[in-house]
Amino acid sequence: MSTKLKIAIGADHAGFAYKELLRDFLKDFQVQDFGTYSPESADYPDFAHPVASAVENGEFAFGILICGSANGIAITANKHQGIRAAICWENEIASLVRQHNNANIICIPARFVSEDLAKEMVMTFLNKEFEGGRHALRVAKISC
Ligand SMILES: O=C(CO)[C@H](O)[C@H](O)[C@H](O)COP(=O)(O)O
Repeated sequence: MSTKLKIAIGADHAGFAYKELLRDFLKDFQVQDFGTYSPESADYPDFAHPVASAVENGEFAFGILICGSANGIAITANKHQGIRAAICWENEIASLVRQHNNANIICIPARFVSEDLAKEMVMTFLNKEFEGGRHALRVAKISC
């Protein structure tokens, strides 16, 4: 049995190329690809819901979702009770969404960040820890 951290990844057509890149980049993790599987036009909820469900039910530790602006996937994923999906466009944001928000899905806007920045943000997201304390009280207030 693998002890590698399990990551669920998904994207629409706008994020397809970045998904392929990131999936291959994350060799030290157990990554499951939830599609899309081609650059043909596709609807982001068809990939954001399965990735969010897979994280919500505990099968995967974290999710990575990618679309053009990251808004469609983030809006969709955040419909799930146990999900805190965060749009990241700078490396420090990727750090803060783990440390302060305990985000469990990183949402990447492929049309607005470089491939290198996407890789850097994913590694930051996966390596930072939630700080708890005052942030835990705030995160607990999110659910309604
Ligand atoms: O859903 C989005 C915006 O909230 C994503 O950015 C999509 O990738 C984008 O809308 C896709 O646009 P396209 O014109 O169909 O390529």
